[in-house]
Amino acid sequence: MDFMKPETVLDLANIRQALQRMEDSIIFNFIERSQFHTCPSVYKADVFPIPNFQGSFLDWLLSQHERIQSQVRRYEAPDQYPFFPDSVMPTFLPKIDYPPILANYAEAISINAEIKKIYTEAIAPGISSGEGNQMENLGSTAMADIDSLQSLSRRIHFGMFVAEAKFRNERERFTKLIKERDIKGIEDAITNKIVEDKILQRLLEKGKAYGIDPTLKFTEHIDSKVKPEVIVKIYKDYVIPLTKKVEVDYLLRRLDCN
Ligand SMILES: C=C(O[C@@H]1C=C(C(=O)O)C=C[C@H]1O)C(=O)O
Repeated sequence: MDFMKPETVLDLANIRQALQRMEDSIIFNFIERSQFHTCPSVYKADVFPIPNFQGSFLDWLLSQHERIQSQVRRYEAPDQYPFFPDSVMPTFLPKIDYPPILANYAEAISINAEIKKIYTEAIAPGISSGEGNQMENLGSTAMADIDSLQSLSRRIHFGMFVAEAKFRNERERFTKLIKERDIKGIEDAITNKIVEDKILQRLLEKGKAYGIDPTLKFTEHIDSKVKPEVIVKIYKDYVIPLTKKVEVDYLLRRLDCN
């Protein structure tokens, strides 16, 4: 997505194409995470004596990553939202002047705390290869979690581009719904069941194709690294509802700015 060209970014077909491409990153990140057990010690606070840090091993490693990634402008990109905004550092690279696309309150719409809670409590256990801590894999497990979390965050917060595109396409309709604070009306207006069903069907096929070693495809040893049905359920129960929550939250404030 070329964020220097607002007109292409706000073309709903282009946005949906970008969301479709993100499916691959998310599925492959889940496949990487599926090599490891649940590793609850990664998510529990204060399990390890981390110097000058209160929180979980994952929170520490993720905040350290965001500290480094922010210095190469990751969080200046309009589609990136940090899980630990306080870790964001200034960059030494030249500033990129992205043209304004989203409303100026976009950063306030971030739901990364909710995404991390759902991921650690429901998604990670569902894609893990077994129960328990593999102490030798703590770092690798947390790294796979970070890749999964960052790809999920980008996909879900892309809902703001969807919302902005829909608002501009039907300004009068959404202005009326927003003025009336008709949340159900906004939810219905942004929902496209046909698109959602197509996404879930495609994920099932991608899960079958990506998660299975092709050389085992015609043997009785076929085993999918992450069950395709699990990927579909994660999107159905979490990814799509959270994307729509971002769309609604973004739209509810849209009349605050022109
Ligand atoms: C993202 C969109 O908005 C909604 C959310 C979707 C999703 O999260 O996959 C799909 C369709 C819509 O219900 C869209 O219209 O493409």
